[in-house]
Amino acid sequence: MFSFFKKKPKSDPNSLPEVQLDTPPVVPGPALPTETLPEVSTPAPDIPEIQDKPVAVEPPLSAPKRSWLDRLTHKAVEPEGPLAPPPPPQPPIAEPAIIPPVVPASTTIINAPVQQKPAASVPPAVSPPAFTPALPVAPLIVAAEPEEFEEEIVVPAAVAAEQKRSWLTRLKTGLSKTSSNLTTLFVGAKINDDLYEELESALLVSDAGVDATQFVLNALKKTVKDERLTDALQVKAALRSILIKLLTPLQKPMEIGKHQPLVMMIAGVNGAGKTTTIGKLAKHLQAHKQSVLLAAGDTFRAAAREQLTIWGERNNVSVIAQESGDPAAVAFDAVHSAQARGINVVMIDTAGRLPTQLHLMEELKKVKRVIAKGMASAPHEILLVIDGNTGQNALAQVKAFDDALGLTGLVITKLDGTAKGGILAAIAITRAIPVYFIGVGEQIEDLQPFDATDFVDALLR
Ligand SMILES: Nc1nc2c(ncn2[C@@H]2O[C@H](COP(=O)(O)OP(=O)(O)OP(=O)(O)O)[C@@H](O)[C@H]2O)c(=O)[nH]1
Repeated sequence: MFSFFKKKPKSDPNSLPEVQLDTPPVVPGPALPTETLPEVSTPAPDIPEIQDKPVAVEPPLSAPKRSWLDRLTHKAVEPEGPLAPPPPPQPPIAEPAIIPPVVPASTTIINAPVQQKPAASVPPAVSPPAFTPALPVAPLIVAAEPEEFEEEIVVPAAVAAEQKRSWLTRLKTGLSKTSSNLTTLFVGAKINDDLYEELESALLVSDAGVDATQFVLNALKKTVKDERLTDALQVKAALRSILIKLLTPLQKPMEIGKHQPLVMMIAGVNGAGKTTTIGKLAKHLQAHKQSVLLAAGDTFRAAAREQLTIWGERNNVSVIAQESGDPAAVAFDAVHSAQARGINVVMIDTAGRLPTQLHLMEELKKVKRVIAKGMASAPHEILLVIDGNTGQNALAQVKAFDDALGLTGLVITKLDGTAKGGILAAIAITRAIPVYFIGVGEQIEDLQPFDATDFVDALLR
């Protein structure tokens, strides 16, 4: 079912869009670019607010037991930083040696500085004692040396199976509103025009859209004819195959460890679930031994900043924020701070906006440009978070944000509260941007990577 994860080919034609490898981070960070200088060093409030509570960004050095996902992605290269032995306990004060050179006075670092050395000075990795993670771990591919892909990581089958079962149960429950129309169709049905009409209605109601619906119906009729199917359950099985084939191009793993830091920008309309997704992803990334820094790029709403801060506290990660500052400056600060501190992943939240608010879309483009001034190859991932309830309007969002920013991936949230899960089929046929994650609830473990087969099986159970 997840066989494509099993061996990452050395040159995979289906791999994510190739991105330029990073140049080594410069420490201390380079001078701010001319364009951003005024924004970054704008009227500095009094003193950068650095809460001095000692917080270790990393989860305990004992790495989680290899999850089923690690097994699928083969041996993960242990990132140097996170596996370093723990630094000696630090006094509970901010580390001026690390933070001040890269954080302008107008920037706030929420949470304590990361107790972590830059990767270059980290001693060789040690084998951590194993423990069973409380959460299933997202299948993020960790970049590795080619020869290391040959090794197979053995995961305790019981742990892997239990995690998988737990997710499938949540997925089925979450998608129940979407699946209810489809599942009843085939019970005692005859293969005739009525069945096709009911299927057409069910697909349209699920917001699969006219094109995807037509595609599925045509393919199904052809299969029924070519294979001379006579039983409704055979037709259901044929529908399953067609849907899996349609959705599989959306299934791509997110790759981590290739860039230092990996810079992710997260965009979307208001209330789509951006901040929640960032919080959940931070947890998943930590489970993959990635250190994380969050940037509160929603500088319009204080509540958004606070929400991100709460997620930061929950996950013990630092949050870079400014009070009513420029989102581009916050993003720039975050990238340089991560470079200087050897953080593995930076996630930049942005304020919600409609694609029709052209000045706000321009602002988003500026954020992207300024990030690239801080790190030439960044942002490496530009994710659009979509509320699954949005239905067909999600297509307009995908097109508009993709045209403006060049999206690298999607996250579709709230599939638990909607009968419109067919939107994935519409996306697949209109603009097949990888769906990295789907959300079927508000718990951290309710956000998991998209798997076409699991998704279709949850729809057609
Ligand atoms: N049921 C359900 N709720 C979700 C899911 N993901 C997020 N939410 C909820 O959606 C609401 C909005 O989420 P936020 O993360 O604040 O959305 P946002 O895009 O950051 O919002 P703005 O900052 O206003 O643009 C919150 O109440 C979340 O708990 C999901 O997968 N399922």
